[in-house]
Amino acid sequence: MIEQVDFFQKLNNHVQDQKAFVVYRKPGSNTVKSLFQKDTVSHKVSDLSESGFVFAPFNAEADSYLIPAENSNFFEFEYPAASVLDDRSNEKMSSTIDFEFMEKDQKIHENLVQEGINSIKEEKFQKVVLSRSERVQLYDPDPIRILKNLLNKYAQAFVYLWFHPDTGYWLGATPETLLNVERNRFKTMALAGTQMFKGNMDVEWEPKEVEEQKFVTDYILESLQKAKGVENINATNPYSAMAGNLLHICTDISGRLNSLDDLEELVKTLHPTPAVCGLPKEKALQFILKNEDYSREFYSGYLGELNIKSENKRNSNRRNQENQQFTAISKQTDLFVNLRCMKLKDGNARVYIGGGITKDSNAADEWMETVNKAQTMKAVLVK
Ligand SMILES: C=C(O[C@H]1C=CC=C(C(=O)O)[C@@H]1O)C(=O)O
Repeated sequence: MIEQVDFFQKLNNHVQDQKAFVVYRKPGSNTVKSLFQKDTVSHKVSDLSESGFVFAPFNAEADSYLIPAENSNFFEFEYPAASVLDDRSNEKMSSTIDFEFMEKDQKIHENLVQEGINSIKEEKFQKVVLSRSERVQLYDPDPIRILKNLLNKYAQAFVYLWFHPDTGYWLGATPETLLNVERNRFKTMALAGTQMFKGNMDVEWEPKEVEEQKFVTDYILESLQKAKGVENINATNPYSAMAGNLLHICTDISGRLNSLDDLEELVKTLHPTPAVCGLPKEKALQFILKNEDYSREFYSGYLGELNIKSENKRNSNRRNQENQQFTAISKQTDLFVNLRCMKLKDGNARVYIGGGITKDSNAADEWMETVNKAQTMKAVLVK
């Protein structure tokens, strides 16, 4: 642990050197962690057996970047997460949405969504997630200031600032876990459905959204059952999960992974998730690649700790050896889907937003949903 002021001093110096780094805080944690790459080499992931912090794009064919553990300095410091109550200030955000009329963008997005609905009605696939990006002019483009705003505002999200000379600056506050692996246990989640958070977690969900989230859960469970080295799969009941100014329906899924050799296959099974791609995966993916008129790049990709060594102090259970402790060293993987994110470029932020389309979707409502989701990022860009 180091002092917060010392950390930001080190970060400022590292930024001057234009070397890769990442600063992040896991959901609900008070500790901000970071990796500062020591060299200027561009490291790529080959088979997920590497150790470090991974930053992967939506398109699984494109390069995934790595800040390698063995080539980095690790720093961490205490940065207490804002209380859940603070997240309630987001309630006000709905009334402060800037309805500058982006009529052209609205038309393009509604046409895209309508194409998606038509294809679903023609039974080409069941669900597709369609997205767009929006440029926001920054009054102050300092990525460290934006990171601090994200850390203050989003206690329950995975908050990060990533920099790599090849990708530039990316920031985000995502609610979606792709995969957590500790020893031989893994966790993932099925996320779908969106409504504005209005200060109450005990909300009603429309049957359309309950049904959509159930499809997502069933699909993930089915895919996991077919995956190599995966056993003992369990799922919780669905519950409402808060994500900034929004609520989603979430089911936690867990299981046993027999060997870390099967990690790559498990990630391939899960990415891209039905929360960012659709069902069935391959058909929805082809529709997205053909019809979205921009490149998602790292939006709806994944990022996080890959095979990072962690020390667990545990009490020995053996009789007559009370209070004896031993330290177990294991590898930890904690990956998140890159949602509610933005890229900084030339004094602007490009904010990325999307939504799940099913046969019952309405194009105008889907446009409004992306407007609401964009607020998660825009709220940290204002003075
Ligand atoms: C694709 C996004 O959100 C996903 C995650 C949760 C709920 C979603 C929805 O209700 O459509 C989306 O699937 C995004 O924020 O860009």
